[in-house]
Amino acid sequence: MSDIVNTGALEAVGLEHRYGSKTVLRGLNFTVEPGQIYALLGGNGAGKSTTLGIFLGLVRPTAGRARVCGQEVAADPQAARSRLAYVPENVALYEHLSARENLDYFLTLAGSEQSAPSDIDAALEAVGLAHEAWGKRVGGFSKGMRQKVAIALAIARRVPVLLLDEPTSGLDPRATGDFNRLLDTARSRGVATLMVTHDLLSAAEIADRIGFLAQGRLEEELAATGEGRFDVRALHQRYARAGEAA
Ligand SMILES: Nc1ncnc2c1ncn2[C@@H]1O[C@H](COP(=O)(O)OP(=O)(O)OP(=O)(O)O)[C@@H](O)[C@H]1O
Repeated sequence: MSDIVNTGALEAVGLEHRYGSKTVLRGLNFTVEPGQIYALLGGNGAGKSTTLGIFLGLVRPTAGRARVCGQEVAADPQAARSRLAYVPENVALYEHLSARENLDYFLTLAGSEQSAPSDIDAALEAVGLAHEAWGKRVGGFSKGMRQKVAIALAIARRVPVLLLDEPTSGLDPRATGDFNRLLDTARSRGVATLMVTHDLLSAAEIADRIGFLAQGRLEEELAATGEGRFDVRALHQRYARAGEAA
């Protein structure tokens, strides 16, 4: 197919976006490779949600291209969406169904072949949801448990790309640590993750690259280095400047 090109799992190429006369993205470029976690940081109104919306095919860019596994999103949003899982800030599940039943239901909706119960259990095991919760209604689940169900769905669908919107907001440090371990599991399976966040500490702990978005452009991109990963103090100073600029 002519729309498919060989690139990273997620690619923004010269993305521009205007809402009416307001320019929000001004030539945004970045790539997320398979097995990489990319954290996109920026102050309020920097254009992070707009960027996610473009990758989800909900916002059509004014110029430039967004690609998911080489598929240009605007050319075929459904084909692009079939390759990714989106985890919003608050995961919506069927409250009266159990974790297992939710997975079964969403897998059927996603058009997966008849999903074997063993695949569902393997996905729940992979994300570390406590066994006693598998058969319980999700109505009483915490935000962290809901995220585990959402990531289990991504694992069971075997999608190569994860898009996360503010995944750790409202999580306590322990749940944030659990969530980061989840992302690490997905990374070790080769999943490419783009996470939009204000949580600098969490990004510094788990991301391979951090991009600072300000005034619609990527002002700076930092790569993790070995064990220390990122200099958190320098990141804080950098982030404060991005906040000022936004
Ligand atoms: N549908 C829309 N119509 C008009 N303007 C919009 C629309 N959606 C977003 N904007 C504006 O575009 C700019 C970027 O918004 P966006 O939600 O992408 O930023 P963000 O980085 O996600 O911000 P936050 O951290 O506050 O969620 C903001 O000034 C916002 O007011």
